[in-house]
Formats: sequence, C-alpha cells, structure tokens
Amino acid sequence: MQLNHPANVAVIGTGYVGLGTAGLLAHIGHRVTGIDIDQNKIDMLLRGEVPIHEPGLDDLLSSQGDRLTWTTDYSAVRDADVIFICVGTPPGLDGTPDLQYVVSAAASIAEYLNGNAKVIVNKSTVPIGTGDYVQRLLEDHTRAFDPTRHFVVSNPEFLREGTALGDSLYPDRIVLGGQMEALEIMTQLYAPLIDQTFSPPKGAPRPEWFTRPAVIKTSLQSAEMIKYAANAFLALKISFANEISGLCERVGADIEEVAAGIGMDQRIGQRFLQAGLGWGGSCFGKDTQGLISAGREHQYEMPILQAAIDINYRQRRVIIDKLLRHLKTVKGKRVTVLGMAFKPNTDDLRDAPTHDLISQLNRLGASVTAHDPIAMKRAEREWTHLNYTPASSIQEAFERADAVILATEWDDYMTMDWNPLLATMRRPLVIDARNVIRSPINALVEQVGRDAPRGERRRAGAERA
Ligand SMILES: NC(=O)C1=CN([C@@H]2O[C@H](COP(=O)(O)OP(=O)(O)OC[C@H]3O[C@@H](n4cnc5c(N)ncnc54)[C@H](O)[C@@H]3O)[C@@H](O)[C@H]2O)C=CC1
Ligand SMILES: O=C(O)[C@H]1O[C@H](OP(=O)(O)OP(=O)(O)OC[C@H]2O[C@@H](n3ccc(=O)[nH]c3=O)[C@H](O)[C@@H]2O)[C@H](O)[C@@H](O)[C@@H]1O
Repeated sequence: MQLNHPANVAVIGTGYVGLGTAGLLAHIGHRVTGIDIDQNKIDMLLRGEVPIHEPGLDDLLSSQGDRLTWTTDYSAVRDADVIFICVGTPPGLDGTPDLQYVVSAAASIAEYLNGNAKVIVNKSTVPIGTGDYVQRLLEDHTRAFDPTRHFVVSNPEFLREGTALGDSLYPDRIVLGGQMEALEIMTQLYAPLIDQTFSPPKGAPRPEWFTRPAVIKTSLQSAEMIKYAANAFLALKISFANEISGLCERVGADIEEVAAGIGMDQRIGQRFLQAGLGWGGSCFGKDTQGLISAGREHQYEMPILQAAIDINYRQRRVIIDKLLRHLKTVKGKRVTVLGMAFKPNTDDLRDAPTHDLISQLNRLGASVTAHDPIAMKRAEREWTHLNYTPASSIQEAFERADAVILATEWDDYMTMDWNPLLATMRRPLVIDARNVIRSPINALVEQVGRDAPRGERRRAGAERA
C-alpha cells in the first residue's frame, strides 16, 4: 500500500505527546491537523501560544506554517491518511489505566472513518490488548471500518519531558506494532525520520554521534508491552540506585562512586542511576502501577515492580528524616523547597516529589516557602490544597530560612552563587535531594547515599547526571 508524501495526518490530543508528534510530523514534511476537545488549548495554539513549557517546542511549532493547523473539529479526520491517538491515560483509583479518553477519541474518529484514513495509531501508553480493543470500538461504532483497509497500529512514545524535541527527532528506536501492511505505511510516513533526511530545527541540532533510529516491528501486543516494560525498567533502575544509597550511608560507602563504578559496565550503563528524591512525573508511577494491575488481572504477581514503587516513596521520607536529624523539629521553622516541577525544564507538576515534601512538612507544622523558575504559576492553580508561601525570587526563598531542600536540579540553582544566599539564612543547612552540589559551599550539606555531612565536599565542579 502506497502512502502519499506529504501525507495528511490527524493528531488527536495536544498534550506533551500530541504536540511533540504534531511538530515532528510537520517538520518532516507532512500536513498535520492537531485536534483537541479543550477549546482553551486550541485557542492558545491558534494564537501561536504553547500550553506547556517544553524547550524549543514553540519555535518548532511556529516554524511549520500551513503544514500545521489546530482545531476542535473532528471532521478534519476525514482527510487524514494516518490518525494518531495521543490522549491521556491517567491511572484509575486501583492503578488500572483509565481508557475513557481513548474510548471517546475512537468514537469520534469512527464518525469520520469514511474518508482517506488507512491507519489509526495508538501513541498513548495503553494496557496490552488496547490496540485490539480500539479496533473493536471502531468496528462497533461505524460500518465504514473495513479490516482489509483500516489498521490499528501501536507506536509507543519514548520522549522525556524537558528534552522532548531531541528525543523525538533523534530517537534510539521507533517501535511499530501491528499488521505488516500497516507497518509498511508507517515506515513510509516516518521515512525522513528513519533516514534522517530532514534539516534539524532551531534549538535541536542533530547530535554528532547520532546516525539513524532502529526500527523495531512487532505484534500489537509486544509494542504495547515494550512501552510499559521500558518505563518500568527505568523506574526500577532508579529505585535500585536509591535502595543501594541507603545502605551506602550505613556502611560508609558513597553512592556517587558506586553508581559510577557499576555504570561503567556497559551491560549496566551509567544513566538513570542518579540517587536522590526518587522519580516523579506523569508516567513512571502510572506505568509501573499499570503493569502491576495487568499482572493482577492475570493472577500474576509482580513483586519487583511493587518494591520499586515502595522504595521510591520511601525516598521522599528519607529527605524529611535528614531534615529532622538536624533541626530536631520543624514546627514553626522556615523550610524552603527549591524546585517544584518533577524534573528540570518542564512545568509539569504531576506526581512531583516536591508535592509530597510540602505535604509532609505541612503535617509536621513547618512554615514552608517554595520556589521554581517556571512552575510556580501552575502550582498556584494546581496545588491550592497545600500550605506554602511562593517565593518571588531565589533571594526571597533563602532569607531567614532554617533549611533549604534542593528538590529539582534546575540550571538556575546549579549555576547560582550560593554563598551570598546562604548568608541570609538563619542557619545554613542544605539538603541536596538530587546530589548535585559538587563545589564546596558555606553550609552544612546533606546528600543522599553519601558519607556524613560536612561543610566541604571532597569533589569540585558542578555536574549533573
Ligand atoms: N508526558 C509524557 O512525557 C509522555 C506521555 N506518554 C503517554 O502519552 C499519553 C498522553 O500523555 P500526555 O501528552 O502527557 O497527556 P496530557 O494529559 O498532557 O494531554 C492529553 C490531551 O488529550 C486531550 N484529550 C482528551 N480526550 C480527548 C478527545 N476525546 N479528543 C481529543 N483530545 C482529547 C486533552 O484535552 C489533553 O490536551 C499518555 O498515555 C501518556 O502515558 C508517553 C510518553 C511520554
Ligand atoms: O512515558 C513517559 O512519560 C516517559 O517517562 C520518562 O520520561 P519523563 O518522566 O519525562 O522524565 P525522566 O527523565 O525519565 O525522569 C523521570 C523522573 O525520574 C527522576 N530521575 C531520573 C533519572 C535518575 O537517574 N534519577 C531520577 O531520580 C527524575 O528526576 C524525574 O523525577 C521516560 O524517561 C521516557 O522515556 C518516557 O517516554
């Protein structure tokens, strides 16, 4: 089956994945319509504003001209050759992913399936078996669905927030699950990405080492499983580093040295061994839980994944314990948390570890101040149930604080001059919950998985994992 180039593509959902997908497909030459049911988001996009903070995304989207349009009107699906579903799949109360947005997107697509459409692609992270389920939904909702002409494909997304552009344009691999005819169409659609024939956009140069992504063709079920297993493994790797870090503290070893030492073994690899406050964000927690709940459905226990989750949440308590060890009580004391987003370079607050820190500090009676270079406005809207004073500047965050917790390793914190700020604190105590302070500073610095705190650290030079 031949796909026209440029192809007409509809992208359903304009969150992180939808916007990344729409930007990527337009950049490699296709005509893309982004569809969302959220009128506010579409209005923003039509005004040239991007609803999320993602480095380089505004430039990528604004440079696509007529190739990229936005609408709330699903009839745009009629002209599409390929339709991408990129809606959210948040966890339900028992951890099972809530498929209501996928179901409603499929129902809306079905209304217009009598046009060009050949392939319906699931880019959302969905439970294994959802590809077949979407096909059944389409069959049930419309007589136009013809299994010899319409195909459902799984094409999981592996981008990270904060580095979405680079991850999308220069991916390690493209995973495509489904029937061979459909995968052939997907290969044609992605040809400029696979062969890297596009010019890198402003702000996302092609890394020197990068040649081309691997293309992995599988069954629908394997592709869906690859996505869950990849996220679960990464979460597990971080939790492993965190578990070892606790023992390091007790036996006098240093987790930074240990992680470097094991990571040099190429079978292990250095990345995602950074110990600290643990993982947050919208996906690691959701996807490990999703896999456990899939196991439960099949009476199959997944104890490793449960342990990874337990260790992760214990880690948030470890940071509070370090604070208590120095302050004895935090009641009435001023504790500042630096960084609210779940990681740097995003304003995403979903399952952000800082949320738990503030909530535990609230319970302990601390007077909490919080700062974030980008996510404060969003926190004002989404964290109304927490009790904290937003600091309008880093300076204000430090003034008269009894302790500062570095929770998100934003560049602003990595590159600032700490000493003048520390001098304005009541007492210079810093809990470096991301193990990123390398140069000596005039404070008692407590880190994770390292030897007893002291005024000076052995190594110099700021460095990020
Ligand atoms: N956030 C990330 O970095 C990554 C997310 N994923 C997965 O991708 C999926 C989407 O994630 P995000 O982009 O973070 O979600 P999000 O929650 O940021 O955005 C989802 C969008 O879908 C829209 N939507 C909901 N129902 C709709 C419908 N029926 N028709 C049209 N639009 C609809 C919402 O209004 C929203 O704008 C999830 O399954 C997630 O697990 C995968 C890799 C990375
Ligand atoms: O499915 C998804 O949504 C995405 O989830 C993660 O991406 P993301 O959550 O955006 O960010 P990561 O860079 O993976 O960081 C996740 C969390 O782990 C923490 N982390 C990361 C690495 C590390 O060594 N230690 C550590 O604590 C980060 O601070 C952050 O809170 C995966 O890395 C992506 O491949 C995947 O597509």
